[in-house]
Amino acid sequence: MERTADSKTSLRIAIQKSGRLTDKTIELLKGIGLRFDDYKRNLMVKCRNFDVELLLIRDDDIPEYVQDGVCDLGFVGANVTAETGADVSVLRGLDYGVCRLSLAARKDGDIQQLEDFEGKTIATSYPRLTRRFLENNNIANTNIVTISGAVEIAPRLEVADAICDLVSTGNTLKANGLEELEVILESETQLIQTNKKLSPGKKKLIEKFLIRMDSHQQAERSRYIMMNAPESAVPKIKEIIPSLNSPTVMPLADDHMVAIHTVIPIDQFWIVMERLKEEGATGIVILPIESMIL
Ligand SMILES: Nc1ncnc2c1ncn2[C@@H]1O[C@H](COP(=O)(O)OP(=O)(O)OP(=O)(O)O)[C@@H](O)[C@H]1O
Ligand SMILES: O=P(O)(O)OC[C@H]1O[C@H](OP(=O)(O)OP(=O)(O)O)[C@H](O)[C@@H]1O
Ligand SMILES: [Mg+2]
Repeated sequence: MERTADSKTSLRIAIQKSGRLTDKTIELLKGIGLRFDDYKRNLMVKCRNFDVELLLIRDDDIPEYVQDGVCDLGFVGANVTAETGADVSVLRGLDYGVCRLSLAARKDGDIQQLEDFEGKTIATSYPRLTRRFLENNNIANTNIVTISGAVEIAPRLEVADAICDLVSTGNTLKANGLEELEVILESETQLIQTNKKLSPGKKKLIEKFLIRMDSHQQAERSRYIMMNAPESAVPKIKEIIPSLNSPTVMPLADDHMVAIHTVIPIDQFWIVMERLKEEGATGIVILPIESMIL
């Protein structure tokens, strides 16, 4: 009989037990209103106010658990899913755990470009992605050594000529005298879903979960802005504000002055502020938003 993810009543979500993604994922789940206790001490935690249980495991295991329908959803880096080659669907990309998987070699060493990797030994925790990238670039002869951590030290130990590892700031490479030569994968945390058949009840739960997540993400990327301005400046201000909806304009006791309230994307905050001031806006107040349904 085909295995489905239907047999459980709750939605089961896999998250990293302890690592770089844990705090951000927990923060996100709490941010969408889920309440659960003691996630640090248990491998499985039931949510108190939503039909969800969390499975806390090593990130390497998440894509396969989701693939096999042991979990319905999972929060995991795109790097891990790509390396495992798991058959899952990506529902959302999230803006944490942002990094890249790169080939690197000794600064001023004899590997300076991609062709120089031919015949060399490369240490990595990502053997599948590394091999595939090199083969796609016609580098057929390499010796790939799989190690699970502290990959950057391998060239100094003369275990390898080069490495393929995750890079974010580049500080770890630098500290180990290495230079990034080729990015082979751009990565971020993703919400993945099983491709196993889901019951209508679970589909409904996932829909609800996604609505909450999207509202939360949208709110995090937006700010509520309030200001006073001369009435005559309203048309110009409307042009400046990259508003999600048409702004609310209210008369003030002071003739010819109005209060304007609206929502702006956070990345345009400073540009908008400067231009609003130029148009005579005063008393500008910016507030965070808890959640927003569009
Ligand atoms: N320097 C970094 N900056 C940003 N994100 C990173 C960085 N390093 C890793 N990540 C992302 O965070 C994920 C988890 O990293 P972490 O170091 O906690 O993994 P791990 O040691 O394999 O953990 P586990 O014990 O769960 O197997 C990585 O798979 C990647 O998606
Ligand atoms: O470019 P940087 O900002 O220096 O980040 C890169 C480092 O971060 C990750 O390791 P992590 O610190 O998670 O330790 P780990 O090797 O124990 O997973 C990754 O494996 C690199 O070593
Ligand atoms: Mg891991």
